[in-house]
Amino acid sequence: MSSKARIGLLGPFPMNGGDGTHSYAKNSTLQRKSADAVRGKIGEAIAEKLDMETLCSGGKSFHIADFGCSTGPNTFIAIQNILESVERKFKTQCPTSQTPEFQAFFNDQASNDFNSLFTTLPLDRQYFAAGVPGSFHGRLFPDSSLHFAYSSTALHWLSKVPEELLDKNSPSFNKGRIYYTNTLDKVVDAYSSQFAKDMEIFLDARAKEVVAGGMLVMTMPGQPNGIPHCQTGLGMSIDYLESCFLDMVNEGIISEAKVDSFNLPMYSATLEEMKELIQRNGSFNVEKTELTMANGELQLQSYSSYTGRILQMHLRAGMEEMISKHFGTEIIDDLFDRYAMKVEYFFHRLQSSERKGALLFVVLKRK
Ligand SMILES: C[S@@+](CC[C@H](N)C(=O)[O-])C[C@H]1O[C@@H](n2cnc3c(N)ncnc32)[C@H](O)[C@@H]1O
Ligand SMILES: [Mg+2]
Repeated sequence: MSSKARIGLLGPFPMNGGDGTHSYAKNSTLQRKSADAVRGKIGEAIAEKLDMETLCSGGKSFHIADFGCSTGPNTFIAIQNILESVERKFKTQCPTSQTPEFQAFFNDQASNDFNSLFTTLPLDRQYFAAGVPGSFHGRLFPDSSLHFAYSSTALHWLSKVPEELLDKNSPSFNKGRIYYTNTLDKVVDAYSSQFAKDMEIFLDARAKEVVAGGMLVMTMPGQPNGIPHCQTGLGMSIDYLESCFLDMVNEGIISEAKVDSFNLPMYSATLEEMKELIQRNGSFNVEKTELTMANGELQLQSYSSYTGRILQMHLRAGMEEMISKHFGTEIIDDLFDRYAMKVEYFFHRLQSSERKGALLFVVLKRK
């Protein structure tokens, strides 16, 4: 197998840049709904738990970092919310001190469209902005230099596809599948242990970078207990994509081997998995962990107002780059047209299932 065919060992694959029809900037309202669902909770966490002691003693600037920010506007909305919440707390707790200056760091892979991010920064922002390129699966900041670390719908992206999925002789070989929703338990295990390794590295790095008393807030797609992977909103959406690939194999447009060697590097963890990883790391106190909208309210709302085409546009904005690297750009329009039709055809299933999916929401405080 050529190294190019080994999708998991390549990367990173950025979201679509710019502000065109297929850009992430124009196709990220579903992710925004996730952020909206927890915005109030982040404000509450800051009000109740953020340590103001060092800040009140004056003169310090407050450093916020968004890990996996992509392009705007979601990241700008999130930073603004954090900033306003911190400022509010500061004004009540340290009324005699001068409000700190804010520095926002926007992190994503170096291939992210930072130019678009910078040119769309809100003009009336009350913070200094800087881009920080590189994988969050590793160190990005000096020791104890961040007061607030944030990440939304990014940590479910794995650093790579687990290698055994590509090995024909492994019991985890993911034949005819692109994900772990409808496949062998061994494949699910391989995904889950890759996620564990990645989170361990992420938490280790953030533990060094976040000051004592500083916060780490993470939001990402989660897996409710006792519900098959294929019944979550994300699982279903990917299953339709997989089924489009298989239709294209049957029609001789792409080869079966290409589908075999393609696997999406994403994983939705359960709350228990996440808690265990945080505990194993040991550097953070858990202030809050929850699986919000476990009944699927969020997704139901979204799906009822989103047509197949809009869902297709979201998936395309996030996956076009990765899919075209593996299968070639020539299949992209065909693939996503099929996808839109399939989602519209099965729309009732997306709408009628009661347990669409869930969002993991975690608030940690550095010990
Ligand atoms: C779905 S977007 C979410 C963007 C934004 N946080 C939001 O909520 O709209 C996921 C982002 O995570 C980034 N990402 C994935 N893996 C990453 C890594 N290892 N290091 C840094 N960024 C990463 C991707 O490049 C992408 O921009
Ligand atoms: Mg495969």
